[in-house]
Amino acid sequence: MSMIQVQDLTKAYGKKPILNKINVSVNKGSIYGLLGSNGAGKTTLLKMMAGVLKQDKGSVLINNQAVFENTVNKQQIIFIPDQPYYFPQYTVKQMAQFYAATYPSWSQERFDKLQQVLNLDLKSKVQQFSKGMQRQVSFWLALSAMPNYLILDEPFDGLDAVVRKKIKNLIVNDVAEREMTVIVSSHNLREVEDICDYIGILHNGKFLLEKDLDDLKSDIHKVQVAFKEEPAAEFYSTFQILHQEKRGSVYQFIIKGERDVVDQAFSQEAPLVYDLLPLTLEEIFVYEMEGVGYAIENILV
Ligand SMILES: Nc1ncnc2c1ncn2[C@@H]1O[C@H](COP(=O)(O)OP(=O)(O)OP(=O)(O)O)[C@@H](O)[C@H]1O
Repeated sequence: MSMIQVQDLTKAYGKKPILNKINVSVNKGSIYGLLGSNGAGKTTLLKMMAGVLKQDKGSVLINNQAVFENTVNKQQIIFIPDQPYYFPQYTVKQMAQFYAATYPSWSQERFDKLQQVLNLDLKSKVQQFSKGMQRQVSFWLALSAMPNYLILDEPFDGLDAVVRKKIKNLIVNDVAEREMTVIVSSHNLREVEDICDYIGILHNGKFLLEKDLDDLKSDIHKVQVAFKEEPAAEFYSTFQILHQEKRGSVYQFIIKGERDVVDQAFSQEAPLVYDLLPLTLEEIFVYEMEGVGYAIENILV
């Protein structure tokens, strides 16, 4: 079931078009990774999904209701912007009281438990924390509010590896245990590939590519093969070859198709060498994009 539905969403700042008829659906209890290079419009899209920025055209529905200025919906959504905001002079505890008053689903028990995980001082003023600690506080508050929807703009920037892992685990647990729905933006595939179920790449105001990662991983293979005799031309029409190289007598193919079909087709050619290897997600994206004629190196480095 799709819980967040974005239809024909269009936005310009002044005369500068940013998003052009964007469509996205995010299923309940899934994690959607929104990728794009700097300035692609990720923040703009997330703000409209969170209902804090109004679109020019099109719609954003959460639970079948328009999200902009919808207070009932907003109590179920938490948006963590790329620079979290805290009231000046507020301690963590005071911020928590503010969240508790704002979100009916707030869980004090969760808040207390997370203190043990994150180990930050309740009585410190949040604005005096380091950038990474402030980010941790934003997760602490957000996850204690038990939102149904969590919208995260470049959330892992400035977090060290240990904290990053902790936070990712907490998010994935909430998704598994209470079907929280998450949208997370990043300019780097590697940063989010371990938690996302879906990935969408935003470029020039449109989605270049939108993929279910499970399908992707199971459907693309790297094959290294040496033939005794070159196969007939028909052989290559059995599946889709995204890329091929030849070194000496060894071919390397990147092939799209079911593994069984690929294995069977090659075994009929009685190859001298045959290896079918998994691809990294990064490789999959590079080959997929090659297929549609775009370069996306900047979000893969
Ligand atoms: N308030 C604004 N007024 C005018 N232009 C804006 C405004 N906010 C963003 N833009 C422009 O819209 C484009 C998209 O910006 P946005 O912040 O959505 O991109 P992004 O994908 O989040 O980028 P980054 O990865 O750098 O954060 C940029 O060209 C930016 O200059």
